[in-house]
Amino acid sequence: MIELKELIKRYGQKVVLDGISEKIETGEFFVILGPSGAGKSTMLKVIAGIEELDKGQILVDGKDISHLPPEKRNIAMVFQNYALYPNMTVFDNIAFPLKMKGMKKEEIQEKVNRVAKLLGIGDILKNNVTKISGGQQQRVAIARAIVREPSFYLLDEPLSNLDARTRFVARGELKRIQKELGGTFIYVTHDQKEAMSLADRIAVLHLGKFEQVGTPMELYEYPKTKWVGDFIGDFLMNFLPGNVIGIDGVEIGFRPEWVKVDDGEFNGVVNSMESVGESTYLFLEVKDMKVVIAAKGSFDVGDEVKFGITKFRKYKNGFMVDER
Ligand SMILES: Nc1ncnc2c1ncn2[C@@H]1O[C@H](COP(=O)(O)OP(=O)(O)OP(=O)(O)O)[C@@H](O)[C@H]1O
Repeated sequence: MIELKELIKRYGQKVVLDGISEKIETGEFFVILGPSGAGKSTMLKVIAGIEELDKGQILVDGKDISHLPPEKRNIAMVFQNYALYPNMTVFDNIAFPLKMKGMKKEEIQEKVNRVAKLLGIGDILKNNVTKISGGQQQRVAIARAIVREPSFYLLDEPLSNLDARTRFVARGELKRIQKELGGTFIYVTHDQKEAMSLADRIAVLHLGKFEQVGTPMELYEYPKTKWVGDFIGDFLMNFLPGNVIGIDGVEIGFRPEWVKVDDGEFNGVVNSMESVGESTYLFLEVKDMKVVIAAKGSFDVGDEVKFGITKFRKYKNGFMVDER
């Protein structure tokens, strides 16, 4: 288990991490999600020991590693801009950290082969790394990081250099690799879709704090704040004054899917729309309010659509006030 205790990190006057505490279970795929500049990379750097904490402790299985140098922390890191050694083969790239450790040739051979097989790059081990695809390079970088069999893995947007389709495949593979390794992954991204598809749990980093930590489903179903509601999900969450459904003193928040169409107390006019899979998301003007709802069927701009809200959460001052 990795335990983060009241982590504080400042750059000059700027407080980037403002007292973060969380326990990450062994074998968990834990994703830190936040917008650009939220402090995600900083978080990984303090865990890795590349940046020093101003305050707080990091415990791994009860042992305080906060003051250990990076090389003593037994952590693998995969960065967005992974640097492979360009004049070497795939094999030599992966073998490099083991050679540095002075490991025997046969042992290196065996470990590299095993990891290469796990990542599906066993047949390109003799290729020069400059002569393989971006997706393959990515896997070599991951292989090089995991070949040392560290106790946990820090990944900083490792898939961001891949095109959309390769990224989709790579996500599935990464999840498979993580389960096979049984490793603890701390994975950083600004992409909520990626977070939702990979994570056992997501921590939403905002204003130096974990604003909410939960399973992808929990975050989608019960966003603790309006900000999380907007940040999670393919579309903004709808927020309306509660009195539109007869509840005073609160705002109500509902997902585009939490409606029934062609039936209900609201009437909207279609401003624009976007098709995603089998659903069409309709951007409606409802009196002077804007609402997005998910519908099935065909629609045109200017159509009038009737709908009712089937599920909602209540918010006061930006915070959810529903009992869970
Ligand atoms: N070495 C540094 N010195 C001073 N300020 C820094 C340093 N590194 C990062 N910062 C600042 O700290 C804040 C957090 O940066 P960080 O790179 O952790 O964000 P991030 O969430 O990873 O962003 P992105 O998604 O854009 O990579 C930013 O405002 C950044 O400008």
